[in-house]
Amino acid sequence: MNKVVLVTGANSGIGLALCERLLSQDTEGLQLCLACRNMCRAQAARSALLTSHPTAQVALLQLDTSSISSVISAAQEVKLRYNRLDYLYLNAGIMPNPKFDVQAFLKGIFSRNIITMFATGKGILTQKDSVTSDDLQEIFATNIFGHFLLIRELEPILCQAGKTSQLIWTSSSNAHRSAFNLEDIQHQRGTQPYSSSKYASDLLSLALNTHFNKQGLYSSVICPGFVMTNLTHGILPCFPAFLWTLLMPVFWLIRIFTNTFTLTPYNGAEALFWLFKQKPQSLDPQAKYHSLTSGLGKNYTQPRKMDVDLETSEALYDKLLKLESEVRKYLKEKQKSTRASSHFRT
Ligand SMILES: NC(=O)C1=CN([C@@H]2O[C@H](COP(=O)(O)OP(=O)(O)OC[C@H]3O[C@@H](n4cnc5c(N)ncnc54)[C@H](OP(=O)(O)O)[C@@H]3O)[C@@H](O)[C@H]2O)C=CC1
Ligand SMILES: CC(C)=CCC[C@@H](C)[C@H]1CC[C@H]2C3=C(CC[C@]12C)[C@@]1(C)CCC(=O)C[C@@H]1CC3
Repeated sequence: MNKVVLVTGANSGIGLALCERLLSQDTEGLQLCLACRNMCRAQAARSALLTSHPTAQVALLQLDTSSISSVISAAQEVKLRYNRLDYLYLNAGIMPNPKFDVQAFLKGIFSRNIITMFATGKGILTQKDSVTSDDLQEIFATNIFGHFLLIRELEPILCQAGKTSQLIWTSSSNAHRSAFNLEDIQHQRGTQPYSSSKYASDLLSLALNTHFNKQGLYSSVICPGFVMTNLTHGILPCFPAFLWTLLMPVFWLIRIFTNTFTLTPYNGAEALFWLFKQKPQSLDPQAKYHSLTSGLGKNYTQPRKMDVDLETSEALYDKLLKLESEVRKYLKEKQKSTRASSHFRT
């Protein structure tokens, strides 16, 4: 039986690099499913993968993690297509409208915090969030809640007797407890919705382990380091892509001091790939697995304790369950009203 691997946000960056790495190690024994919001970009990614691995099984799935109805129909489709799901990579993520604080950056360069600043981006980035058509904060909906709903919908194939399945979250070193507030889990009020959403994924992973390990479902969190992708190119919009490339020698230099500058999607996917090869029972639920690249360009994975606790993770889990039931109620009402309006039209 081939293992089934589903990757969200698989058409570019770290997600696509992970797919490439998975196929390079095992073309025959895998059924890879690329879950993407844009099917043209998904097709292009599939073609690229099949060019280097012509015999691979690569399927596409339409999934917009920011949309409740899209997540629910994608999950239905997965359950129809597959009777097992061995790995679910929760990788799709956004950081829209980033604002880079040049002054704080320059101050940081001449401070003791320079390494932390380069490793985490702490103190130099804020974002402006928006609201989805489901009335959720967009970054929260995309990075965490859509994924939570997906897991809940896929429970029947993720938790099967006698089998283990793995959930693997692409979190970030930018996840900070200080950006997260249990009273405002969607981060409606602050200026760091990205950091808050990533910290929420760290907490949620811990809670999922508490609730599902007995049923053979394990959750882990990774940090890819700083990788040049569409997401990071958006940070300095005045900088075209080629200028980022020109900065590469500077980044290689910085890498000598902080091995978190993984820079390429291939390197960033190191911990995602490493986890694929691990026994889930051997992993630490309180660790974040970091993709790191040494000054000489060698990739490795290192676990580091997360700043999370069971009590807060449980509290977040309860809030997500509550929001889930509200959202399902809202969806039912929306479907009822669309049915009614189409009835009147006919
Ligand atoms: N690059 C970095 O330095 C770091 C990245 N990360 C995380 O890594 C993950 C991958 O990002 P990265 O590869 O860098 O950036 P990319 O922008 O290249 O990849 C993000 C992927 O997520 C997809 N996506 C975005 N929104 C949605 C949505 N609503 N529904 C479905 N898919 C969606 C994108 O699709 P589309 O092409 O259609 O936009 C894209 O395929 C993210 O979770 C990010 O937060 C974490 C730490 C550092
Ligand atoms: C020389 C020069 C122009 C440096 C600019 C560096 C910054 C733009 C980067 C330094 C550390 C980076 C970083 C991220 C974004 C870009 C930096 C701030 C992230 C916040 C991107 C998203 C994440 O999830 C974590 C990254 C941490 C490091």
